[in-house]
Amino acid sequence: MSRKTDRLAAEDEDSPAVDYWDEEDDLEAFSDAELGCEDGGLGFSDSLNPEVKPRILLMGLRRSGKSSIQKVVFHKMSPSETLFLESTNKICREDVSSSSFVSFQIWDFPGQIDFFDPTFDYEMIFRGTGALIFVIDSQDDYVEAVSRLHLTVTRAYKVNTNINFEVFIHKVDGLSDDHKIQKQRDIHRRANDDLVDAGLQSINLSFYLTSIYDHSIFEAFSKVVQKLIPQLPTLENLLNIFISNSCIEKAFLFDVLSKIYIATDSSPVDMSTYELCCDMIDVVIDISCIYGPADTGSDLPYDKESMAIIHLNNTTVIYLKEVTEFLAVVCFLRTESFERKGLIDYNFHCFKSAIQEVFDVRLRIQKNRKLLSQRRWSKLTTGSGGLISPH
Ligand SMILES: Nc1nc2c(ncn2[C@@H]2O[C@H](COP(=O)(O)OP(=O)(O)OP(=O)(O)O)[C@@H](O)[C@H]2O)c(=O)[nH]1
Repeated sequence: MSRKTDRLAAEDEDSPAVDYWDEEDDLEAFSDAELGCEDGGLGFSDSLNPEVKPRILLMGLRRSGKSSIQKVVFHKMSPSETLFLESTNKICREDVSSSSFVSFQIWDFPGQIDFFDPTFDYEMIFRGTGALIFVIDSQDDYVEAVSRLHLTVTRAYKVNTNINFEVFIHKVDGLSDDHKIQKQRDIHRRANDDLVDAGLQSINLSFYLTSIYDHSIFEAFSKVVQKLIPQLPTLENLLNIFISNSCIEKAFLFDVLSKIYIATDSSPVDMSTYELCCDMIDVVIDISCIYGPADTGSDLPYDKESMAIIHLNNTTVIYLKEVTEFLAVVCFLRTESFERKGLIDYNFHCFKSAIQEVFDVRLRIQKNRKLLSQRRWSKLTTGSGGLISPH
């Protein structure tokens, strides 16, 4: 069944190198060979530039599964196709921006790269990083990976104490539940002991058991991305208000294309509930792809009218509704609560307007920061003898 993957691909091709004014200096940190990735331009560390997106680094030893994770989560590649992926030999950067909430860059590092080589400006790499995902192959001997994790984390922390360190104990599909927990405990203990020995116990590592063969990789990525969304508490609050007034048991706000949930209400997340939501999104998108209007002018067969209701055989109803061009709310509720659909729809309407306001505030802030940045830039250039003008 074909799925829409073009949007990200199109972005890669269409988006020209972003013109950041410190780009030239930063580019010098890489050799030409390492800069050979498709979408080319690298934009960094202008804290005033709203177009500079938080950076998520994917690091780990060779063949640990970094590129597979990126392809499965953001390109809808089927897990079995990753068997044919070639080893990455360049740093690959990709922009992911499907809504103003989900907007970041992913940098996939080749496993064999020695980024502590003096020719690499690792300070520049870590300076603009929001999250560093370190992938450890759980089916392999992980002693070397754990020591590499320690080296990476300590170097990165020295440059930027605000990085979220996320450890994916990956390829757990081949392991029994007991074995998974045992490995997680062991890796957790070794990694934290190393940090304590180095006097860096203040560094917080988050661990996730992941596999591309189930939903665990999407769930883990959701949590990584959520930490980079400054509006998260507001979104959670809105979802709490929405569900408590509508007799809904659980609600998720999803990025439809990646199936990353960017927020949920404050009740705990049950993995099977999350899996059902992902399946429902797949059903809606796949059916729309196959039977929807042929040419809607949009890459994603998803619009204002998109909605779906599924009655499960356990008196639960799953209700999906469009929130914005790329976001959907998926709710779980009991059949008897769904009888008040009018009330739910009215509350949903209020929720949607509130989300729009959060968007608008963000856009206003971005616009103001852009203006401020431009003003500072023009002051800087006129102050330095008017060397270059960005206009
Ligand atoms: N069983 C299993 N295999 C996986 C999983 N993720 C990736 N793989 C396999 O691991 C192998 C290596 O994956 P890659 O994504 O190329 O690894 P990489 O870390 O990008 O490798 P380099 O580019 O060499 O650094 C591939 O054969 C994948 O199919 C997983 O969750 N489970």
